[in-house]
Amino acid sequence: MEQIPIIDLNFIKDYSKDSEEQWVSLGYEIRNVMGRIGFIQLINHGIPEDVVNSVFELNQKFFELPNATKIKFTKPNSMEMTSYYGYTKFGEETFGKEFGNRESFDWIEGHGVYPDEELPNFSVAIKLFHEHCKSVTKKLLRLFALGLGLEDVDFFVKRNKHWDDPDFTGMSNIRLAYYPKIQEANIPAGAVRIGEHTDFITVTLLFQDEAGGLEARNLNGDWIPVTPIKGGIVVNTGDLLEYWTSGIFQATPHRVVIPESELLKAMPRYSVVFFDGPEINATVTPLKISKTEEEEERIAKLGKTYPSDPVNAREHVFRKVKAAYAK
Ligand SMILES: O=C(O)CCC(=O)C(=O)O
Ligand SMILES: [Fe+2]
Repeated sequence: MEQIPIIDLNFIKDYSKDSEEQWVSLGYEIRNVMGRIGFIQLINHGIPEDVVNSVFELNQKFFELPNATKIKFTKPNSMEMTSYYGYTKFGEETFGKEFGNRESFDWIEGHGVYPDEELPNFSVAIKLFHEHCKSVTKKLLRLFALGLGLEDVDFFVKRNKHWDDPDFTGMSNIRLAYYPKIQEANIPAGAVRIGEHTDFITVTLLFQDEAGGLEARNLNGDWIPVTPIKGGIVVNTGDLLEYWTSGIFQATPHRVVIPESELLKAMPRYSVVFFDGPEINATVTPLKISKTEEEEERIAKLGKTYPSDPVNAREHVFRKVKAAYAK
């Protein structure tokens, strides 16, 4: 069975001090994997375990709150990036054959009202986690730039203007997702916890618990399990980056299926996801990067073609958001 490649960031700490060679060779490796599978598992990424655990605790506690309380935090408007925060109830956002087994809660820096009264420490813990996610993402964005041979190692980092300037609004958000335990009687045939989809923006950091069920579709159309690694982060790339790189980085379809084991079915599943993207008004112009022969072949086999026109980041992403909420 094909495995999702593991990428070790042990020697990737500080670009200005580390060996340039290490960064460049890892950058090439990531470029290759992201074009073939679009998923990696990161280890030795430097985010302390307790920082991640405290966000998982909030995840659990938030969804245990009474409905009347959760509803107070309902997402004000899913169609606007600046109000893409808050609670999404069962069945409101769906991909494919879902049966209303997931609730989620989104957080964006500088926007929204959060349950600090009900869950003291909520904002503090999420902000700390966010800082760590940003620093891992910054490393990844530099590795992407190096792998693509861009002259400016900070090419993608600089498009995240909202990271350093509060006058800009970003697309980055943190999502807490909860999938209740499965009650056999309620499952329609072929149903999944989250249906097949690709992520919308640039790069996703996904923290999953032990429940399993996450799968990525490889180029042959086979579903590959993304088996939980304790302390690891699943990383995948999204549609906007695929557009930006004309397919050198692929946005790989993925889903979460219902576990077969009775033991796992009886357990809820929690995940915490950080989606990164540029500031909302960034213009994304496909980069002119020569592809390797292998990349050309791969893309041709997929039957994909890519336009060379610039797109507005927000418009590109919101086409997909609309589709997910419109059903
Ligand atoms: O919960 C998961 O593991 C997957 C979530 C996901 O793919 C998403 O929210 O885009
Ligand atoms: Fe996803």
